[in-house]
Amino acid sequence: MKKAIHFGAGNIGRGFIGELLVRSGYEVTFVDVNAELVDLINERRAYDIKIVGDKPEIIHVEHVRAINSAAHPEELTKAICEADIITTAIGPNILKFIAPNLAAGLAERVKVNQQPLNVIACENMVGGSTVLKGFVEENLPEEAKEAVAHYIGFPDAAVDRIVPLQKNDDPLLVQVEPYAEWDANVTQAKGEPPQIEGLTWVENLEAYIERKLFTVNTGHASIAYLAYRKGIKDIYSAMQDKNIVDMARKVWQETGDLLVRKFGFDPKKHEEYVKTTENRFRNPHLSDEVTRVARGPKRKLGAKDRLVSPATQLLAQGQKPSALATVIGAAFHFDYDGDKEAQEVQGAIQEKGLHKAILNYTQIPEESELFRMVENKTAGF
Ligand SMILES: NC(=O)c1ccc[n+]([C@@H]2O[C@H](COP(=O)([O-])OP(=O)(O)OC[C@H]3O[C@@H](n4cnc5c(N)ncnc54)[C@H](O)[C@@H]3O)[C@@H](O)[C@H]2O)c1
Ligand SMILES: O=P(O)(O)OC[C@@H](O)[C@@H](O)[C@H](O)[C@H](O)CO
Repeated sequence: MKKAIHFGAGNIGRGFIGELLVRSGYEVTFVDVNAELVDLINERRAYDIKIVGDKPEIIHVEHVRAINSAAHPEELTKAICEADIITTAIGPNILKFIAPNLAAGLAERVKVNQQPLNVIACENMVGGSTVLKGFVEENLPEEAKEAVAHYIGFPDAAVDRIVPLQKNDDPLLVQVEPYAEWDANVTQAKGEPPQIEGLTWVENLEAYIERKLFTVNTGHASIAYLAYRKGIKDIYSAMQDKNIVDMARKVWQETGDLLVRKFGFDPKKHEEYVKTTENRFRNPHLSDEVTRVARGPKRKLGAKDRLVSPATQLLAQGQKPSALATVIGAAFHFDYDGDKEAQEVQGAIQEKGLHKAILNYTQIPEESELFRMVENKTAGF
């Protein structure tokens, strides 16, 4: 069997990427720092996925094992030397923490294995694999840099499937929605791009990732931050609130205008894409908590992320992103005490005031019209 390494045996790891890799003939080694999860995967060497929708389906996934990278980095190095593909789904903020082990493994690999290898970060961010590549380069010994640059590709990717927090009796079971899309940038691949069922290699990844991030994730975040303000607990319930849906549609109108203008998408097809997205959020079988979708507001308020990036791009096109400014305002009110980033943002607002917090987290220039819009909307909530 071909060999795959996947960092992060969590929801997307088990519920999406791991299964596609196994289905495509790979043995999958999950790498995680959660010792219990690693032990359970190694004990069972299999797990189930439940697709929840009108036609529920169970998929049994075999040919999996796991490595605890905190306890056994040497096992990870050995696996990297033999791998045919490496993927990640750990969270954008964690990429820098896997880089030292990944760099050590790649430095060893290029000495013993001259086959090309691709490392694909499947995170909700623009240019995730490129960011990981930067962290890996910082950790590589000087003598390995040239060979790693030659043999190891870091194709950026867009990954789309809603996998909520899991509350199942079986700790390995993952409940997922039926929809799934995974695209990666073929121009950044080394060697023959690995053929994986469900993975589409594309040349214009920027269009795919921005379409996904600025529709699915911008809409999701908008709904979650507005719902949190109203005390609504899950996305399905939020979708029963007319005012929230109206605002989400205004946001989609703004990001749709941007995407159609920027990438030349057919407006009718984009409208269909938005409708499909809205229907996915209405899946009554999927219980997705508002606090999961809203998680990490510091990251989500970042200049390159789903709220501020489309807003600044629209402003540069001479548009007024008023709905986006409203949901950015709502995000500044996400004070959930179970979220460290939310607490950090709230602490900054209390300590330094709203003006400085907006400036610090969004990086929107103080003199810009967008800054004034966001400040007014935030204060007005
Ligand atoms: N859940 C979704 O609907 C969804 C959909 C598309 C993309 N994503 C993206 O996928 C990524 C993962 O999200 P998730 O929902 O699966 O999160 P998750 O918390 O379920 O999974 C993350 C996993 O990474 C592990 N991890 C943490 N630090 C690690 C380290 N240093 N080394 C190895 N493993 C480590 C955790 O233990 C956990 O098992 C995020 O970037 C998210 O934005 C999520
Ligand atoms: O994972 P995050 O925190 O970037 O975003 C939360 C959700 O919007 C996200 O996980 C979606 O469920 C997913 O991106 C759908 O493909």
